[in-house]
Amino acid sequence: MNSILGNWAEKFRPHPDGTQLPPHHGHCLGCGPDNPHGHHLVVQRRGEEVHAVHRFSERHMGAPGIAHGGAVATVLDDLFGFLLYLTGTPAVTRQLEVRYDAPVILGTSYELAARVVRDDGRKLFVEAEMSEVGGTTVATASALFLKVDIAHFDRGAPPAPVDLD
Ligand SMILES: CCCCC/C=C\C/C=C\C/C=C\C/C=C\CCCC(=O)SCCNC(=O)CCNC(=O)[C@H](O)C(C)(C)COP(=O)(O)OP(=O)(O)OC[C@H]1O[C@@H](n2cnc3c(N)ncnc32)[C@H](O)[C@@H]1OP(=O)(O)O
Repeated sequence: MNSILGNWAEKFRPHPDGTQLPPHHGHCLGCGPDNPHGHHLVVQRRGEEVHAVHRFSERHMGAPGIAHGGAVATVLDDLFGFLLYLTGTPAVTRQLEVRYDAPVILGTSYELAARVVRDDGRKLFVEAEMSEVGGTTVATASALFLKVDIAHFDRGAPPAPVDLD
């Protein structure tokens, strides 16, 4: 198994309600604490949903002062990846759709929430939204994740040297 994934088996259920969920791995672009280009997303379980509060930084700028749409998509996709800790199966994004409702302002905190809307055999249909704190929705996303065997990730092994420049 690709060693960068670490002790993946420990990452599955049970994760008590209200607890912080572990990053996918240290160098994950969405949530890895060791990725200097990453978003360092911190995610909690809340019931059968996953929640985060996130601020985009200047590293993720698109238009001046505004988060790049790809960065917003990355965070939403990675948030979906935390639902796998609740479903208990590895899965990967097969299709992702993002609706950008309003500019996401750098340095501003946004609330994110995601949930599984349908678990159908290999298919996990998920949805999420990103909102101003206590307010207006700025982006929504829906995705199809397909469950895969853990061997799926062997295609990335052995991990290439990580170039941090
Ligand atoms: C985090 C989990 C906890 C630990 C897990 C353990 C290890 C992993 C840990 C960490 C992972 C690291 C970090 C990332 C975590 C989260 C971050 C966000 C997620 C990602 O960043 S992940 C990367 C981007 N992602 C990919 O890299 C996928 C590339 N891709 C493929 O590798 C193949 O594409 C594959 C294997 C996915 C499928 O290939 P395939 O050949 O097995 O399946 P196929 O395409 O045939 O589809 C099967 C059935 O889905 C239907 N179907 C297909 N598309 C559809 C659509 N659009 N709408 C409706 N139905 C659809 C078909 O019609 C058929 O349906 P039916 O069976 O009913 O006929």
